[in-house]
Amino acid sequence: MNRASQSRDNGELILRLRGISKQFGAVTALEDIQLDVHAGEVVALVGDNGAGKSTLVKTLAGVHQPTAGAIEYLGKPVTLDTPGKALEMGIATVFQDLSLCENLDVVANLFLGHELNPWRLDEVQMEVRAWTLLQELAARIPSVREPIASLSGGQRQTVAIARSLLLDPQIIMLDEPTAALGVAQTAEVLNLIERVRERGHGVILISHNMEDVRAVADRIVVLRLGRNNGVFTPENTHEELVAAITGATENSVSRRSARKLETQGE
Ligand SMILES: Nc1ncnc2c1ncn2[C@@H]1O[C@H](COP(=O)(O)OP(=O)(O)OP(=O)(O)O)[C@@H](O)[C@H]1O
Repeated sequence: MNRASQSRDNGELILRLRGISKQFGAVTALEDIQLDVHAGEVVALVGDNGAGKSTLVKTLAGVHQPTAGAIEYLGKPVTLDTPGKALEMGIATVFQDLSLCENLDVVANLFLGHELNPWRLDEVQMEVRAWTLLQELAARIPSVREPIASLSGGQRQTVAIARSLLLDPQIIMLDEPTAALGVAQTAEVLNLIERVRERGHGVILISHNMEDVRAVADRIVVLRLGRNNGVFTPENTHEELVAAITGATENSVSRRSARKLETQGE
């Protein structure tokens, strides 16, 4: 068993954001964001274009510094100054570009930058470790000696996710992992996300696809115009989710309170 999985209890609060705001000059990308992520749960982050999802993920990945607010990691306040620090702490991100080397095989991509022995590439040990991990994840990769260039989109996504798992993070953030995938490949990636959850990692899933989100998420956090706009579960209806994303709830709520104020004034 590895380092982090030993210290991971399902349900344990790993990450807590309180009042996170981010300004880019005059633009407010995030305002007063609250977010909790527990071990062994998939939290979907959804919202319309410009809602602030990427900014929030980049803030947690150590790319952006918040303008205000606090980040608690395993109960302690932390500063995520750099991507290296976030990763070292146990927050991994699989960005949409996947950052894989097309001409290298699966094993080489999995271990790129963190070879088991920096002085000598232990090919056999790396191959065994690669196979074991991919089998644990029930990943459908024909051969770990296959170059990335010959893999499907779903298989590439699988390799990118598996690579970040080698560092055994507490949290893994997936940026639109099913975008541009066909039905079967999407199903494969969704299965993989379930395996990752079973291993006790906390997963933050950014997606525009409500079907995918409802299929795997335990909680669905809606952002709208840089603010929290409700936390939902797959039991909520599609209409409720869409209303929160588009702001229809906001309008009906504000209309309702406006009516209330009017009647109180009478
Ligand atoms: N580096 C930046 N400089 C200035 N403004 C930025 C920067 N990054 C993001 N923004 C602004 O912050 C807001 C939130 O953008 P963000 O990319 O986080 O949204 P998103 O929910 O990820 O959208 P999408 O689904 O289109 O990727 C937008 O108004 C965007 O223009």
